[in-house]
Amino acid sequence: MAFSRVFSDPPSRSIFKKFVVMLCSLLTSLYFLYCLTDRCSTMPTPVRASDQVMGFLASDFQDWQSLRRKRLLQKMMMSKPGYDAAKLLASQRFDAERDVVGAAGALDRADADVLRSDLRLAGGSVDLASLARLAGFPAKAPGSAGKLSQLGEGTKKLPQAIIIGVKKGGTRALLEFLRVHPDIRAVGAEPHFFDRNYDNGLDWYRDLMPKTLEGQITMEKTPSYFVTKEAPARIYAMSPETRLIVVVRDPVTRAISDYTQTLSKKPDIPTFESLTFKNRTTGLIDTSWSAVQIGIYAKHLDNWLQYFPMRQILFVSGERLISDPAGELGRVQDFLGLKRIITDKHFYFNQTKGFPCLKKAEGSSKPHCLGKTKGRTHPNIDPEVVQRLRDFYRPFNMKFYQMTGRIFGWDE
Ligand SMILES: Nc1ncnc2c1ncn2[C@@H]1O[C@H](COP(=O)(O)OS(=O)(=O)O)[C@@H](OP(=O)(O)O)[C@H]1O
Repeated sequence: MAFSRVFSDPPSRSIFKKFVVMLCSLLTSLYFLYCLTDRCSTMPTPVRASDQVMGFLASDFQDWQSLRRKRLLQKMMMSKPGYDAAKLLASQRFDAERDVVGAAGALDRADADVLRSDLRLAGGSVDLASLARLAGFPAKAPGSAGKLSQLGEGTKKLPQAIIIGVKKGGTRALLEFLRVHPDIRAVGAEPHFFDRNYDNGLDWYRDLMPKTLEGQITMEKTPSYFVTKEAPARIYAMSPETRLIVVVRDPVTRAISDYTQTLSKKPDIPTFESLTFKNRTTGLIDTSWSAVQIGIYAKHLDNWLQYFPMRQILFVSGERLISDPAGELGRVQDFLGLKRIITDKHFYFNQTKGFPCLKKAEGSSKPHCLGKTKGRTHPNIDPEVVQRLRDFYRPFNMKFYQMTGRIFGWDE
């Protein structure tokens, strides 16, 4: 047969073999070219390690960026005082900045503008529900408790240090300055746990706290604790190791500051002069008026010393906190066993405000002064009344200097 003849012919068989091999390689090359242009899906594409890396970068870079943005937002929200407000907002108890600011018992009205500016710092707006959504926090069912913190790092702990007083002493300034320290995490709002909210229990209290990592100190400030009879025993019951900080200020200016705050809310109250005395003619001071009562520091301190040793209580001078914030902050950092990170470099004196301000607030690159309710103009008080009050406080101040071992200079 011709066919068998062809195949039996050795030279033409070899040519045929070569032809088949060439055809096969041509077809294979064409197929690979086809696959390399990504049109081949049924066959596996040749995979190189670099392709895998590039593939990850290309497909996940955007996801990673948005994840990073979310993480940053979560971190930011949980590190700001506004976060507490965010929790309250998210739990549907408050739905507007106005309510956050005025939330009786949860936020101190006096700190309202500080919180307001903090809220702005946290997101450029006070729409914390949107912020929370952006940060990837789960949407809340109406009435459900805020769970924003659960996505953060660390765990919530009961405070190891508390600023317990005194009202109008400069407690907000101290807390805001301390927050700059990387090893301090503090709740912005005043929890009022050991006076008004004790029945809510320690779990409620702990839940208000920001999450902390190992080595970080959890803090809060509620200035009314200092004059609350039950507070020392309650804090001791939580932990006898709790470190206590009291910002004290000349009791006379403190009383006037306290009065100024009340006056700003209730413009119809009687004059400072008339409230100071039980009987103006006899000159008997009304020690039941809280503005006067709070300034008898020695008496309140006695109450604390029934539970805590002096070495566990630090007294910060409200006056020095204004004239030398870094110096006072240095003492506080030492007391808390922290590295002195907050120094002169963190402050500048704002001439318009008349107070020291932070060059950079925590979590921000912008300068930050306390709000309008801090550093109010005091009304002029009859100098005779001021002198009468000075005379009244002198023996208590002396006793207080003796107890604390520090001369605060209010009677010079
Ligand atoms: N840096 C800085 N900026 C603004 N204000 C400062 C600062 N440092 C201390 N102070 C003084 O703090 C006073 C308010 O004290 P508190 O924050 O403890 O008040 S409150 O009890 O929380 O309402 C407040 O009292 P008034 O001046 O009477 O408003 C301030 O004098």
